[in-house]
Amino acid sequence: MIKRQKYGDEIAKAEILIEALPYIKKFSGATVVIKYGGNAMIDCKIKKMVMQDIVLLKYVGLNPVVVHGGGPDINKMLESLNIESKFINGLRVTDEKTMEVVEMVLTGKINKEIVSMLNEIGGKAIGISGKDGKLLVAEKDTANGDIGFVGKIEEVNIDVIKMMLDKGFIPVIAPCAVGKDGKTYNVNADTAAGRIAEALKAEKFILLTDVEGILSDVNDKSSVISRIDLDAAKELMATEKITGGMIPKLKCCIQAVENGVKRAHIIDGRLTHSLLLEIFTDEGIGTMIGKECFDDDNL
Ligand SMILES: NC(=[NH2+])NCCC[C@H](N)C(=O)O
Repeated sequence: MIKRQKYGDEIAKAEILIEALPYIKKFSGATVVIKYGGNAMIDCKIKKMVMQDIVLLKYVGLNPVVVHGGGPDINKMLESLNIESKFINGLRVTDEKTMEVVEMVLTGKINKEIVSMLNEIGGKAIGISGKDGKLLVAEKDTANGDIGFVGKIEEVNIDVIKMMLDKGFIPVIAPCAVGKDGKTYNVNADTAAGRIAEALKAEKFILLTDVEGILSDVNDKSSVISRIDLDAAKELMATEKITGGMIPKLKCCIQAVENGVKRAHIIDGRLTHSLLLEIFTDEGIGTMIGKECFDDDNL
């Protein structure tokens, strides 16, 4: 007993590790596709922690695959080049010049920054874009009229990712796609991540967002729905409880789970170590979506 008091804090830490043990076992060798974006990409401290989490995942035997968004860098660069940004229904009108800048920033700056950070922490990361190995093949998305080089993903070729995973690397993917016409297309990073997770038949598709998760009461941030099955998620989708930016995110998750991803998770990237908390604790911290849910299927 004396021992327990004296080492209480240390024992609590060990208990955290023990809570993680079943998940480390369960997810050993599993592929986890992480969409990295939002505030977790902007705040320097959080950024570093996300990178640490990813490297830790790798070292404990999971296979993280990172798909990143654009963040504020694209706007900044366009501004500094005096290229005006126009949006239609939240989508950037992407002419050839804009596309060039988008690709430059995504693949040349953001992608390489992430790769460097992961490598610095001790991971082995390789950065590619959806053009490499024809990972993402797109067609012009005309759902909102002709808004230029905005692509709809038509094909996903995961050979290049498999090759990297086989050799122990962490793939880091910029959401640029090659068009069937040979041109470069800008694709939505959430959608790209979801489609890659499907093609990999990933164990998990995790969206790092700037919200707590899916809320059962939009006005109450503490009302996070912890787990939800596919049918209930689809029902929820049709209600006004799902609003704004959450609509495409939940859609993406539903599609991923329908197409073979075991679990999709919407978690708060503003929270430190949210990835580890979601994956290695029983309760998690965000919303988990699965085909069936499951109060007792943790293990
Ligand atoms: N939001 C939740 N209820 N998450 C539960 C996560 C359970 C477990 N750690 C897993 O990753 O499968």
